Amino acid sequence: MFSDKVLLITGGTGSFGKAVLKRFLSSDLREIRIFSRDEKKQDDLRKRYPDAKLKFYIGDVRDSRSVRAAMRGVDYCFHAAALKQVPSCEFHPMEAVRTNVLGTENVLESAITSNVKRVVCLSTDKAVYPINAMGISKAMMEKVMVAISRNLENTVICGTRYGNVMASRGSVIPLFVEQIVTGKPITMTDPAMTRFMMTLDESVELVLHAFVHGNNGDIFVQKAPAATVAVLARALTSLMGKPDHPIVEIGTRHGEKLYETLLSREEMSHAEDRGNYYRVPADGRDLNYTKFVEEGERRISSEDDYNSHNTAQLDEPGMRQLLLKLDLVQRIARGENVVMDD
Ligand SMILES: O=c1ccn([C@@H]2O[C@H](COP(=O)(O)OP(=O)(O)O[C@H]3O[C@H](CO)[C@@H](O)[C@H](O)[C@H]3O)[C@@H](O)[C@H]2O)c(=O)[nH]1
Repeated sequence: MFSDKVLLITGGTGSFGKAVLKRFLSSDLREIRIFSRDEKKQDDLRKRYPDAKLKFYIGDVRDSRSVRAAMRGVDYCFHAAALKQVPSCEFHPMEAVRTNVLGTENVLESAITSNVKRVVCLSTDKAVYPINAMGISKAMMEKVMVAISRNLENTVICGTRYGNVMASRGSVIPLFVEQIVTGKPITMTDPAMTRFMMTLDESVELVLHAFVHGNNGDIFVQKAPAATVAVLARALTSLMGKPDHPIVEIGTRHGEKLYETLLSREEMSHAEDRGNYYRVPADGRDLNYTKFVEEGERRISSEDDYNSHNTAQLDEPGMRQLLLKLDLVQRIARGENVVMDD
């Protein structure tokens, strides 16, 4: 698939980068470059995967020099570097702008200059109808991606959006598991709140789908089921043999939405249904006001957005089945002692 090419993963020491590594270290890629700020995490990865194919670059997407150095000779790039924490971006919005918006501009400009063939940018459902700084910065990242991708000859730049990655570091599943294991009450924000449920492997699949099928400016999303926090909590307590574990309701946190949206109504009106995925092509109209009016979109008023309230809803057995796909939950089911920050 990659025939002797060089792949760069920005933010490559995160969980997405690690999942790509696990999967493609033995592929026909000639080199996999991991670009990140984190020396310690790079060192851990180097020890864990002592493979000459793996190359490490210390740098920050905010610093175009470091990006340029890592981009030289690259064929493909997965751009995963980002500030992703909703609360911290809320308090430091300009940091989100510097990494998520300006950093993306650096990565893309550098990829174009270096004649990189394909770039896939990773975004999030929080970028659609955004209400928090993290989502707003990711929405701007997408706009930068679409604008830069116009009229390119040698480089294809496209994007993916995904929802919550189940059991990712700091997310609700490891938190609830820890609360159950340590006998503390489960802290539930709002039992009716829904989130799309995706596994890490599915997020890698989505990026690969975009990598293979993307045209300039396309955004891909995966169709995914969703669950309420109440269903998630019940599925976990029953899987862990603690169906009566206490739950306290703590209320919605900073910048949090009742449900997430993967595609806006406007995007749904021209999205291409590809079975498991939707593809949203970039708006090909040029910046000509008359044309914008003459060729206006008519389907928008009849479409619904695609969100975690109107997608397929998991019931408790369905949620349990999905949870059992997770390494963390499988280890619990085997009666192993789970270490939370794995
Ligand atoms: O103590 C808690 C923590 C979370 N939740 C709920 O669980 C769901 C998922 O929460 P979480 O796993 O924290 O995910 P999100 O808040 O949706 O977003 C997280 O996941 C995103 C991507 O996966 C990151 O970008 C964000 O920074 C991070 O906050 C939400 O409905 C929360 O309200 C609770 O009920 N109790």
